[in-house]
This record gives sequence, structure tokens and C-alpha cells, in this order.
Amino acid sequence: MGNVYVFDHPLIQHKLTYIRDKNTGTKEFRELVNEVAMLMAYEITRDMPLREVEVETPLKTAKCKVLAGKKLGLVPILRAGLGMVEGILKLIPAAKVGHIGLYRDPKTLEPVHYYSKLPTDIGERDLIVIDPMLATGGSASAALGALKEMGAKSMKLMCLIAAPEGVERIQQDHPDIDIYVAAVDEKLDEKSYIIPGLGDAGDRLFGTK
Ligand SMILES: O=P(O)(O)OC[C@H]1O[C@H](OP(=O)(O)OP(=O)(O)O)[C@H](O)[C@@H]1O
Ligand SMILES: O=c1cc[nH]c(=O)[nH]1
Ligand SMILES: [Mg+2]
Repeated sequence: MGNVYVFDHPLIQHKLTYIRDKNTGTKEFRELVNEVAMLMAYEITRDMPLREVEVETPLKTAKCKVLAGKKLGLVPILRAGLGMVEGILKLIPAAKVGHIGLYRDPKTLEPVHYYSKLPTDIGERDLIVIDPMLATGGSASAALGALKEMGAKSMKLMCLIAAPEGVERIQQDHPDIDIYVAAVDEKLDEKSYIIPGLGDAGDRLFGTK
């Protein structure tokens, strides 16, 4: 079964508090989401392989390390996942970005897959699938399933806030996938919003409500 990693770094937790606050406006919300995404990416990329190189300092030859050039890919789940991409690209500017469009039908709560455009070599890349909210887990599960069908072999799921129900769903449907979050909240409400959560991530990012 996949592991769940909760990032308790003080900077992540501090910023998440202001992301949750209903009085945080669109501009600040966007900035904070990107900042937390960047900090989470820093933690997630801990296992990136390095290779040794030699470099001439002004004084001596030094044996040093550089990234081994493993291919990465970011896959934001539209729309809200877009809000985390810029922050991650600040750390990993060469990463390719694929897009997968899914929304949760407000009546049935079922995910509707409406778009995808991925790098042609997704099978060779380590993918980070990004969505701020893991609520029922339906959208992320469908996204991971669709990506596997399209050839993805190595994926991590990165979310800001998860509900226990969403974590369970991913562990059941995709036991091979590790989940990285800033918080696992209490529960879902009757409309399957995460409680306490942060409200509707897409609407808060894009100012649509
Ligand atoms: O775990 P689930 O129950 O599937 O819910 C989570 C999904 O809901 C939100 O997207 P939404 O449907 O609001 O689309 P949007 O990003 O376009 O606003 C969120 O960004 C997730 O993709
Ligand atoms: O709490 C929730 C649940 C699903 N989608 C959101 O944006 N927020
Ligand atoms: Mg939304």
C-alpha cells in the first residue's frame, strides 16, 4: 500500500493556516499556494539521484554532485492544480508539464475527464500529479488511472489538504502511489467538501465565486 507523508515543516504549516483563512484574498491565496507547493516540492525531491562531477574552484579540483538528469514531469489536475505549478517550477524549471482536466460533477460527485495533453515520453518520467484538494479521491483516482492507461509508470500524488476518505480511496484504487500532503483534515461534509479544509480551491485561486 502507498505511504502517506504529511509535511509538518513549520513554514508549510504557517502558510497553510493563511491559505485556509476565509479572509485571505485571491492574490495572497495564489501566492501562498505557490509558496507551499515550492516547499513541498523541495521535500518531495529529496530522493532525486545525483551523479559525481569534478569542478575547478579558484583553488583546487573538487569532487561535487549534480542532478543525474532523471526526467521529471508535473501533471496538474485542472483547474485547481494549476495554482501549484509555478511554485514548483521555481525549483525545477526544466520539468515538463502535462495537463489533465477533470472536474467533479457537483450533483453526482463523479469526476468528468474533459482534457489531457501530456509529454509523449510520460512512461520514462517520474511524474508528480498535483491537486490542492483530495476530497472523495474520485478526481485524483481517475487522473492516476487515466495516466496509467496513457503509459505513466512512476507517479507521486501531491495535495495540500486531504480528507481521510480521499486517502483511503487512493490507497484502495492505486496501492502503488505514495501521497504527499500538508494536512489530513477531519472529514467530508454532506456536499463532500473537506472540513475544515479551505473551501473551493479552484474558485479561490481564480476568483470565480
Ligand atoms: O476528491 P474529489 O472529491 O474528486 O474532489 C477534489 C476535486 O475537486 C476540485 O476540483 P473541481 O471539481 O472543483 O474542479 P476545478 O479545479 O475546475 O474547480 C479539486 O481541485 C479536486 O480536483
Ligand atoms: O473541499 C473541497 C473539496 C473538493 N474541492 C475543493 O476545492 N474543495
Ligand atoms: Mg472547484
